[in-house]
Amino acid sequence: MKAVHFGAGNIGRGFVGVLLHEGGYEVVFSDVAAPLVEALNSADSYTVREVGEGGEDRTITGFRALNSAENPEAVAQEVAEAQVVTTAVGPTVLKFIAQHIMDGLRLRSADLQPLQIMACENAVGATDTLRSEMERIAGAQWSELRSKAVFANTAVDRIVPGQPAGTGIDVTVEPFYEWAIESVPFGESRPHIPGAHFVKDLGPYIERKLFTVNTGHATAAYLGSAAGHTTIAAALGDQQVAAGVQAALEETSALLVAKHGLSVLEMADYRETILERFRNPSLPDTTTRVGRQPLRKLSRHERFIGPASQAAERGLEVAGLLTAIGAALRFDVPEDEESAQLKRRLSEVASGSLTAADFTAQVTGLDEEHPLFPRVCSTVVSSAG
Ligand SMILES: NC(=O)c1ccc[n+]([C@@H]2O[C@H](COP(=O)([O-])OP(=O)(O)OC[C@H]3O[C@@H](n4cnc5c(N)ncnc54)[C@H](O)[C@@H]3O)[C@@H](O)[C@H]2O)c1
Ligand SMILES: O=P(O)(O)OC[C@@H](O)[C@@H](O)[C@H](O)[C@H](O)CO
Repeated sequence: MKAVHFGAGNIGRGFVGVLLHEGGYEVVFSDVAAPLVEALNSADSYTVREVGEGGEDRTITGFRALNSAENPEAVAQEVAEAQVVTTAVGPTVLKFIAQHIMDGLRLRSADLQPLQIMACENAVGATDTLRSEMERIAGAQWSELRSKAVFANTAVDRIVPGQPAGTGIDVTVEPFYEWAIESVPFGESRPHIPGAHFVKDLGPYIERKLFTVNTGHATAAYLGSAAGHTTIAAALGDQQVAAGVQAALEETSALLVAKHGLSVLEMADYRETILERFRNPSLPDTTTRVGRQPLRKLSRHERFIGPASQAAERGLEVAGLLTAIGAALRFDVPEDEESAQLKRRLSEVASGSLTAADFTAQVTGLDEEHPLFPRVCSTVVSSAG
């Protein structure tokens, strides 16, 4: 069995690749970083080092790598013959991956079982986004190609920090992991991934994950960074930051309880487990990594505006989330392109060349009529001033 995995970065090598390997797949990594592709091809194995309580070292073998920028034809050929395709490249990169998968489907024999495609990104409906991009590229050809693939959304959870320079292709990760996959699209022929669990309705899983793990993580990163902390563990050690994270998460939990019928107690346990994971002193995770791409994180269906908008629609509390949004607006990391762009646009608000309302609409995608809009707009005004 063969799986083609796009994105041989932290979560690709440290999680998705591991579970595919343990499921018996040969993993063909596809990436655009030439040194990484070379390093993978010159090694027979790499080590995934789980740090923290209960952690073990795992040795991963049975992989190869291809450079999709230099050798797209070879990537298409691998896709044509594979059973599974996964991605972990970042939601904004999916549109580039779509072309490679389409090229593979064109070469794929109609006699093979449909290719099983799963995007493993932090976003609601990432696989749907990938499929839409593929449909757009295929145009009229889609009707003849669509039967060659099945698409399932997933929710992946494991904290994999940036890896220090000089550690090669080995990856340091936390021991915890969870991979929930929509079951219905596969019928009786699910991919063989014993480490994952298949669920009928992914909605509650992805929202619980994104609006708790990722909302809490990003809140710790933005409040922590504003307080001068460089690591997530240190940020959580700061009582004011911890209180800010707690406040935001109590609000997202209230939404998840109201929307998905999750129990209050279950959510309290889930939050506690997550905070314990964030505090893992052996995990060298930084506020810069966790806060990366603040414009993406402030967009309409993401970890702040997503839950805050739904909470506001239900008349639930959002003050903690607004504080986190304020800190996100002030996230100042010059080497992060989105942070630099955010800073430039906020300075336009300060100088009066952009209105706070236009800024709010453009960055968050909220409608002016939405009940959350005026509150985010005031947060923008205070952050710009
Ligand atoms: N790191 C985590 O803790 C974690 C956990 C769960 C989900 N995720 C999600 O997984 C995705 C990847 O995150 P990451 O932390 O591994 O990032 P990363 O930067 O470590 O890895 C991304 C990889 O994608 C490659 N890439 C970029 N453009 C590409 C292209 N056009 N074709 C092929 N490869 C390309 C990069 O070279 C890089 O190796 C994101 O959506 C992230 O939200 C990350
Ligand atoms: O990957 P991002 O930028 O969407 O979010 C940063 C972190 O919160 C994220 O990578 C977590 O470590 C991960 O989602 C844990 O499962």
